[in-house]
Amino acid sequence: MELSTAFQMLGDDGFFNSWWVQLLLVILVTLVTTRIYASHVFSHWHRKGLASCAGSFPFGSIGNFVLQRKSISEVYADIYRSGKGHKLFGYYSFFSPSLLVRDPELIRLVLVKDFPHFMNRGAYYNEKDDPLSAHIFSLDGEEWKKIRTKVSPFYATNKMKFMFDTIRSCSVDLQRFLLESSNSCKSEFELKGLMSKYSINVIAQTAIGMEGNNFKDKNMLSEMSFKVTDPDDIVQTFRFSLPFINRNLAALLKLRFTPKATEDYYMAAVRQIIEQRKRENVVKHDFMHLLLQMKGRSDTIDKGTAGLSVEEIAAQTFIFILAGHETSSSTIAFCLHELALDSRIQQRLCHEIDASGVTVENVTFEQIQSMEYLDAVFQETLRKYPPAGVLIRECIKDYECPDGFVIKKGTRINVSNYGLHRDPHFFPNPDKFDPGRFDKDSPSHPIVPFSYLPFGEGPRFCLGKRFAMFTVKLGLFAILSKFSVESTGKSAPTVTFNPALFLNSPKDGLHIRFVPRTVSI
Ligand code: HEM
Repeated sequence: MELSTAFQMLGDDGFFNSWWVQLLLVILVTLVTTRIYASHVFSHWHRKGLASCAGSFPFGSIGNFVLQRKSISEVYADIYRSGKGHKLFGYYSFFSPSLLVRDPELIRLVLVKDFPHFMNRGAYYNEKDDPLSAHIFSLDGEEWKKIRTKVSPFYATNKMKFMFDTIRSCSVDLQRFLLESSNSCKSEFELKGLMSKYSINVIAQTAIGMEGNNFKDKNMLSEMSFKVTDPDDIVQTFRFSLPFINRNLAALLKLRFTPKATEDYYMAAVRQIIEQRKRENVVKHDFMHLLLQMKGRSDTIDKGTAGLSVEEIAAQTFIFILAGHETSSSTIAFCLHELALDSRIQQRLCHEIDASGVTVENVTFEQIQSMEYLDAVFQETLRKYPPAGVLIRECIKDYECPDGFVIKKGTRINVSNYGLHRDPHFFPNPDKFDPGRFDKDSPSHPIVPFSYLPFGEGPRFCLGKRFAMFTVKLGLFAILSKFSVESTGKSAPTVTFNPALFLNSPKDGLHIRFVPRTVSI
């Protein structure tokens, strides 16, 4: 019997008319088309002659992050490791062919020398419906330039000296809280939670002049910040991360970065602060004041002129809180965890603090800056645990690499600073916490330029670098001048990052015991 006759017979019996056969056919056709499309997309770099890691439907090469099996830093470090031997390595972010720059010299070109080709982060933001998403970290092109130029003076040395007093007074509060706790026999703490309270104190005062977290009560700003990054809220985790991972998909889904309730709370708080400062002619030396001065004390939305709109002020102070709070608190937590594991390093640091001959109440900007071992410990903490473990850029005009390969406009570019920091080629014995790597006089090994990037590099490097440095160093000074730290045995020596968070944070917390020290100062 001929095939056509067989089909005809089946058709006559109503075989193709039955709903389940039609459904089966639709599924079959969809599967085959998807497979053909996926194998076309995921062979993009092979067709371009570039080595790449495999992509699979539907998450490309970053499935372990999307499925919350690994943190984003670890996923990019895995891609970095699979690209060993290649300067530029392809991967897939969902269906988008993207690139990881592995070679320090090429990283320099991308981040610094040829920055105009890679000025954007290519993140999704929606100024109109989600105003708090339009912050400096995500803004592109001229919008970014305008804000960066305006807010940069706030981070200048003369401003930092003023900020120093505010940060120091928060570190005095932290020390007082620990002393009081110790007097009432409470010596064990979960570090990330405790340090979040300290860092939110610092940020709340310096960003918007809000005072008064006594380390015991809930802090509204901290709650608000937590809601944006809540690791137990899978939907919010996705909303927070996707805009940085795949702009097109985030735009298609019209994702909100900020939960609506958080936006309403924060916008109302900012309006209230602005009105109160105008009404009572309040002058505070905080970030809000600087932005208000730019605004020219007008309520009009004056885009394109010298001023900033209320929404812009809210967005820029909001990222100050988000970017500053999580990163600094994790850094102190990671550092104390390492110090508790290595008494030799801890003793040397305590010795340097004691030798300064001053208490935290009167330590000066210059004294903190001159403490070399404190600096080495700070740098090594950021080497082993960079809070932001992947740098993000977008190619905005075609770029020819030194070897002739052309990166096309619109391609997403990443640098895995976490991968570099844990690469034994650049940092021998990378899992060892060794501040000697950053010893000013005789480092244990040379640091290859652009292999160490905890704050990024180039015109888009971290604006809060020095601010973070003083927050962390003063926090450590306040603690270690009165306490030594011991492991409680509750936390494993090897830290696991929380896979639900975009920034590196310890998964199950880090538990530490604070033991009072007898010092003569
Ligand atoms: C230990 C603490 C911190 C670390 C490790 C850190 C790290 C980073 C990194 C890696 C970037 C991306 C840089 C790049 O792409 O080249 C960044 C950007 C940024 N950081 Fe930080 N940061 C920290 C603290 C802070 C603080 C305290 C603030 C604010 C007070 C802050 C504000 C910002 C801003 C505004 C940007 C975006 C800059 C731009 O796109 O122009 N950061 N940070």
